[in-house]
Amino acid sequence: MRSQPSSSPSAPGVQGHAAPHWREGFAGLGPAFYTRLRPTPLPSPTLIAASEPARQLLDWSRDWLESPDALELLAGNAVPAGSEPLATVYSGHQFGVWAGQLGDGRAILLGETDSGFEVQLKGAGRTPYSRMGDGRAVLRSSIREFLCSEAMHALGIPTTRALALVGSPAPVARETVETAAVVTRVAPSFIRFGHFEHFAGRGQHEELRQLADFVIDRFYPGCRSDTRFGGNAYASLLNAVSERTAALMAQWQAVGFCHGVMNTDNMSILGLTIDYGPFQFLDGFDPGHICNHSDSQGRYAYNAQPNVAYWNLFCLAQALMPLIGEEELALAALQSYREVFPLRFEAAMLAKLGLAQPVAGDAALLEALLRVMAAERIDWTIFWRRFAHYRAGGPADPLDELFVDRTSWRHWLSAFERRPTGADAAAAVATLRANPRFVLRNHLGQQAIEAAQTGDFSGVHTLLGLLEAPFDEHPGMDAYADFPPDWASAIEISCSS
Ligand SMILES: Nc1ncnc2c1ncn2[C@@H]1O[C@H](COP(=O)(O)OP(=O)(O)OP(=O)(O)O)[C@@H](O)[C@H]1O
Ligand SMILES: [Mg+2]
Repeated sequence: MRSQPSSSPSAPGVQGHAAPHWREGFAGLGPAFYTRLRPTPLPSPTLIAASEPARQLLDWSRDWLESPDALELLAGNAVPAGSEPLATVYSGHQFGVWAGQLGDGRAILLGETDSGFEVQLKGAGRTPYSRMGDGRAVLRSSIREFLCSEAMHALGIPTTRALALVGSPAPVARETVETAAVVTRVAPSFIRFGHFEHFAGRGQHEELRQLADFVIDRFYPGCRSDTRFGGNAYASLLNAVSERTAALMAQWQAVGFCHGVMNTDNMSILGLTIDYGPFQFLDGFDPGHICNHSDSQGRYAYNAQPNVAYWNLFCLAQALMPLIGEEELALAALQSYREVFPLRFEAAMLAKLGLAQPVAGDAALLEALLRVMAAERIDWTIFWRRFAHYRAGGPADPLDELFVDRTSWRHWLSAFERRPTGADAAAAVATLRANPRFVLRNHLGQQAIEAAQTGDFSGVHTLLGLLEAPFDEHPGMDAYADFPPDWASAIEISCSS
């Protein structure tokens, strides 16, 4: 039954006042997929930051976004007219182990707007899926999620987006008492592998089919006419998700992004980066780097991510088996991951090297570079940015200076210089667009967080400005593109958020 929300602030619109239309979207799947509920009010909210590109995506007016009505909505204190908020149910494998039912324990979906995007409040209070949790998110982790969502988008990496960050003095207990915040997330869909695992795990095959049909019809319509896989649309879906996931992993690896909690409930069915918890951009290049302090076994280490993604896709395949039917079809659909990931990774790395056309020997050349870099834990982002300047016609000295063992490095550079690059002049200049100057390093986030915890949000705003244009030089902002300070390696980011 459709209930009427009890309070309706003047609604956002292109002109500032026209009410947006909320489409049925995910809610049309029916009550087996979610629980309707309102967000828990957040006392004394403040709008800390908003993303202009995300606002444009929704086509909501800027005036409205800065209005008191908007703040009430973004804080979860009022529900907009036409929205019927809900929390979805999903399950998943956490750290390789079946965890059973999870669900949106602290994220509440306001609905899908006319722009085709879902709007979700993360940290908006308890839901039937909160288990032992308080339904809240702390300011610290919310700043990281807000900034990194928009940073990843600007880097050209598929991701859920963040429209706004709202803070509150409300206390939230973690290792210490912190304060609450809500991030307004935006995505075409927040459906995860875990949504499929949920219905498969319970033998609810009708709901499983309904969900798969919804995802195909909305996001992968080509699966209906795909003649590969014996015309099986569900195998085609698995194939399409495998390809998108492979492309995402290639981008993560190339930019040096470690997710930290690649549980199947944190894997988007659209191949988006989702759930910014203990993530980290590599500082010094350590292939086995573990960014999540809670990940004692290194299951989600940097160099493990591509294989973990395949493992997760295998879980998705198992969940889809009642629909796919034949095991060979599922295996054939998954196979594309093994083909697409290496191709996309090589292409991404060639772009970083400023090379348009692969030639024989490139894979070995790349491997040799990564070995030289790993041996000295060379800073990932700084190396690549300096390399981009070198490829755009600059001197090699700034690169040389990064290495103590210059013999190995020089040996590699000579090999690179011997490689034919004649037709790659344009690619060389484009290298500066393939190697960002600014990424959200842990210590940068930490500095902004510590200031924000004293009420100074300027660091958040400065970082947002840089990360929204990470390939630009931003003269005068060198400190944000510099090596991490010594204390950065002591920052411990865990699942606590
Ligand atoms: N403070 C909390 N209160 C209630 N539930 C929580 C809380 N923290 C995490 N959970 C729930 O625990 C499960 C795993 O949490 P995880 O850290 O992967 O997700 P999350 O950061 O809460 O959200 P998302 O994946 O939507 O970004 C999810 O079901 C999540 O909703
Ligand atoms: Mg999660």
